[in-house]
Amino acid sequence: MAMILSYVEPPEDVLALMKEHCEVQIARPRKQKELFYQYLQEADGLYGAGLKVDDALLDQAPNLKVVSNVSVGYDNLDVKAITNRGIIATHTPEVLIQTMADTMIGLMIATARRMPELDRFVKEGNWKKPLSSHYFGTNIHHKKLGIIGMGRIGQEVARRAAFGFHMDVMYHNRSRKPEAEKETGAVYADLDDLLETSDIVMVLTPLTKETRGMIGAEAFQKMKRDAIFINGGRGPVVVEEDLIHVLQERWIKAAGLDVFEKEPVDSENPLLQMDQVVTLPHLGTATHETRHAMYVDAAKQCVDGVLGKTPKHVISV
Ligand SMILES: NC(=O)C1=CN([C@@H]2O[C@H](COP(=O)(O)OP(=O)(O)OC[C@H]3O[C@@H](n4cnc5c(N)ncnc54)[C@H](OP(=O)(O)O)[C@@H]3O)[C@@H](O)[C@H]2O)C=CC1
Ligand SMILES: O=CC(=O)O
Repeated sequence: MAMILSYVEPPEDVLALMKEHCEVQIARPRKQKELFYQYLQEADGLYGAGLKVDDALLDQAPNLKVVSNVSVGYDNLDVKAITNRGIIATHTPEVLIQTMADTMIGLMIATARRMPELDRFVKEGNWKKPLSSHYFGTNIHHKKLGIIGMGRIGQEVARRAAFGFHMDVMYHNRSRKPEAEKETGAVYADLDDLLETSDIVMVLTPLTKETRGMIGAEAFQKMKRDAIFINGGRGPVVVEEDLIHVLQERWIKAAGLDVFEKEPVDSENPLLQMDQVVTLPHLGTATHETRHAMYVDAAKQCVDGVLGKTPKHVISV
């Protein structure tokens, strides 16, 4: 019987789904290193999220047929190394779009309206009189949102922004999205133009060789002094040191971050000390419903790959 090695703890029903077709073993690559590599020698499928899968790991996995990521982002996978060995890589792009778009809108509003800061203000007993203008936030409705990475999630954010909040949407990709332009009125812009004119700059690109460090001091310098910066893509798309500097120097107004250069973030990271920064623990898709749907989607694809069928969302190089 084929075997799937899971390095995450799937919900019971998802485990049962996989076990209908295969043997499933669960082992953590760090906590149970020896056991993990023992199972890896036999595994036909590898299931989980975030593990670096490269030649070094694949050398230990001679039977592998499929690597199934429980996420849409696959910067943890060396897709070339995987596919060169005739192994299929899969991910879960569809089931999380709506939740992730909700998160981005929530983060944008929380940052612009200073909600976490003012939540602390109330809970710490500081609300003794009507709120002074010192604590006022910034509108997001009717503002200009610049989306860098207008893919599945970016387009869903654009819909919410345009139809829900009357925002003007600008976007930057390497390629244009004529249908999204038509539907939401989004305007294509080169990166500099987007940075210079957006009230809110939102990053939703994958982490690739090209996007790593794409937003650094030079990019921040181009933004408006009252711009709000939101990152929901991946931490290393941004040069975090530069972001810290521009926030300290008040080159931009505020930032909302769901992703960081190092996760979990270090407790001494200066971003955690800044009132104008909203920090989330990479919770973009973290609802019960969506995480469950991701587990199911990835499990089905892992089973398909192991059984020699073509999974729904195969990643190509
Ligand atoms: N915070 C969280 O919890 C989550 C984070 N994510 C992150 O969001 C990312 C996007 O997901 P999704 O929308 O499904 O992905 P898509 O692939 O649908 O969209 C990504 C977009 O980024 C653009 N892009 C890629 N490279 C570049 C580049 N060098 N310069 C400019 N634009 C670029 C692509 O356009 P083009 O190819 O034309 O350039 C594409 O439109 C994921 O890869 C993941 O990293 C996703 C889910 C949850
Ligand atoms: O970060 C989450 C993902 O699905 O990618």
